Amino acid sequence: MAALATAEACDTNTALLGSGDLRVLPPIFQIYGQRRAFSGPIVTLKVFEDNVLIRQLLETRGEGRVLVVDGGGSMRCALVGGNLGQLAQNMGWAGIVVNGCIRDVDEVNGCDIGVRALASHPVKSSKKGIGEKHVPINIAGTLIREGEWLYADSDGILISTSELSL
Ligand SMILES: O=C([O-])CC(=O)C(=O)O
Repeated sequence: MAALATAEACDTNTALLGSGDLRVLPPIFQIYGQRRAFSGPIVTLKVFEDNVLIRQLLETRGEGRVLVVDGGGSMRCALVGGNLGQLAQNMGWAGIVVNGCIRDVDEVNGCDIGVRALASHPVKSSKKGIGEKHVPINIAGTLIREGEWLYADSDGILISTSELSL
């Protein structure tokens, strides 16, 4: 299946860009994982330096969805590592976008999912289970709601209110 190219989508959907129904995440993310291009309906999660709820969601069937985690941009620990990357792959998630850090980069890069994160950090997160699932989140000024669509490739990451056609 051909992936939707984000640059082409921006060229052909200027009205949606203008109305805000199509948004571009600021270019602050590093590219990890086997899939350089991925897309799917969004599942949202808001946490801070605690990844228990990330594991809970990744333990459910992904069905081609993308988990978007607002980790508050923390640079003090990693929210996703090799185990969660493997879990996401096994459960059929298309990808994970983390406004925060990941670790076990070599393992994550071997997983058949797409991953975006701000950076890598060797320290694990806390395990208290605090956070909010399926709530609207704001990543670097971009509002993201559960059920919206995410399109990522080498050029960037798009958030769309509805599914885009190729
Ligand atoms: O368990 C964690 O905190 C994250 C991690 O290292 C992994 O997913 O392997």
